[in-house]
Amino acid sequence: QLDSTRRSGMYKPTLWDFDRIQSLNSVYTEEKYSTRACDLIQQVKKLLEESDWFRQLQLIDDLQRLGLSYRFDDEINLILNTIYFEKKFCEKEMDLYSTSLAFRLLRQHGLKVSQEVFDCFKNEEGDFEARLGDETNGILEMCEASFLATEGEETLELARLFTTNILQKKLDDERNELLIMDDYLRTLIRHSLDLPLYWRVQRPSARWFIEAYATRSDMNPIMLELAKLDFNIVQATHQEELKQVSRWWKESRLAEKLPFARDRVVENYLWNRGMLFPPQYGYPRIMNAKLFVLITVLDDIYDVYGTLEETQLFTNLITRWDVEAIGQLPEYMRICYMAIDNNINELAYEVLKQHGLLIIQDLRKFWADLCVAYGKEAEWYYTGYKPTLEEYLEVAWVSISAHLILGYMFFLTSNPIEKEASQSLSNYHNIIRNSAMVLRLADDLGTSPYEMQRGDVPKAVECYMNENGASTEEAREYVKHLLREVWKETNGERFKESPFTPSFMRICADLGRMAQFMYQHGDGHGIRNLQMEDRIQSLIFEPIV
Ligand SMILES: CC1(C)[C@@H]2CC[C@@]1(C)[C@@H](OP(=O)([O-])OP(=O)([O-])[O-])C2
Ligand SMILES: [Mg+2]
Ligand SMILES: [Mg+2]
Ligand SMILES: [Mg+2]
Ligand SMILES: [Mg+2]
Ligand SMILES: [Mg+2]
Repeated sequence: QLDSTRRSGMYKPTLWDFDRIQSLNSVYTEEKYSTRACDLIQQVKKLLEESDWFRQLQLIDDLQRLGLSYRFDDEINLILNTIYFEKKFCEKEMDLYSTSLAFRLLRQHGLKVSQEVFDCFKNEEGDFEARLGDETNGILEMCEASFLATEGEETLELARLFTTNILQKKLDDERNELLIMDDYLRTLIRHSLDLPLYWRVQRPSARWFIEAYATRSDMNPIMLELAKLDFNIVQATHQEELKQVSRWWKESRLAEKLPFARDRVVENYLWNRGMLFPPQYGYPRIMNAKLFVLITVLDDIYDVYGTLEETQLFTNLITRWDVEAIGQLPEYMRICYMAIDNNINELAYEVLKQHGLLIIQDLRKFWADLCVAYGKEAEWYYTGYKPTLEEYLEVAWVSISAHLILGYMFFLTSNPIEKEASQSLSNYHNIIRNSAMVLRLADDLGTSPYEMQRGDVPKAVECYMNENGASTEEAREYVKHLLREVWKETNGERFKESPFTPSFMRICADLGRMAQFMYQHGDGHGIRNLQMEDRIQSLIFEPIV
């Protein structure tokens, strides 16, 4: 029987129970909707072909914001490469808006446009001309572009500071009625200051943008209809997948056996829907949602319920993978261990069947490394040791479980599975570590207030405070600075030779983006908040009308 004298996560029960999830059904699974969507896609392709190169850039920007760009990968690829290699946008004297838009879209696509394209907007002292502040669209676009910076690109760092100040001032002036802006522009500015476009996962933001796009005078009705239709068709697919994960979760009886753990099957599915949304990736999303559920439970065993002795026993067993020793584990740990072992075998079986590769040892290593990191944190907590920020991050980039999440995603989405890439994966290549660091820092910003309340190891914010005698606000600002620096490293990796495919590199970046989405308003996963509930309702449960 579970021991009530132990810590509790004070987690509320799940908001969406089994019956609510199983009752989901959507008309958008019907054939006529995907037929209409195909017809609209053809019309948009024609529109792209007929437009001049700058109009094409604007259409690509809108398609991305509408969450539709994945339907036009080939067309967008051809357009952006043509513009880049034919140096189209160096042809004419371009204004700030055009330069910034081209810069962002080409860099996002892995085409390294030099930051010097912004030099023509500087004065003799090397600062940006103050008069630029009147071009609100240009300033906003330049702000978005500045987040494509790689390490050491001072002009882009200058651009970020220059534009952020101007945009913040415009919002303040508006509040003091010194300035009137239209709703659409004001909302774009607020979104950009909240979380830059480049750091947002495309799909969740699309729902909001579709409604905003509908109000625009230059809105294209074909693109609007397609955006709504595609959103609803894909949502219908995702609802079916969520029902499968929910059935698995109920049959596992883990929520009942381990009631101290977070019961968050919808949120765990949402993480994967954001990371990988094209409809054809159903099996990877389902497998990884199960993984997230197991990680969440195991994390709560180490962070909340397990004693130091019990967690050390579990870590030793997992590192040896000694199935016979399972009898030594307390009852509540046995079922968790078996669930993990089954999950590993399910994925390893799938990969053996599909690719003839045996990956059990790879997967066990990911889990073992996670438990060693969890064990270190538990030891620090129980001994009261306060790690320096550096000591903490060296362990916590592993304990956030990104290497395991991306390890599964690699084996689930790579075809073929390249030997060299598998090796880089197991050695935790920089793009794995960078994605893990974004996830860790965003998670700590979002969850550490609650974690400290119930008792947990000091997190990034607390480590910085302990080490520097800093206030919470200063520590949070420093962690946000670290986040920006990690993104610059991630951006740099995009332009280097990599053993991984661009689509896997994007999944790695999107894991970090999902963290910034989930924790944008505090802990959207464990404690939950109204914003996250609304977001889940609109993303998963309600079609766009
Ligand atoms: C999916 C996850 C990112 C992983 C398991 C649940 C999470 C939301 C997070 O939970 P948290 O308790 O905040 O992790 P940590 O701070 O204990 O490492 C760690
Ligand atoms: Mg529970
Ligand atoms: Mg935790
Ligand atoms: Mg933890
Ligand atoms: Mg946390
Ligand atoms: Mg580094």
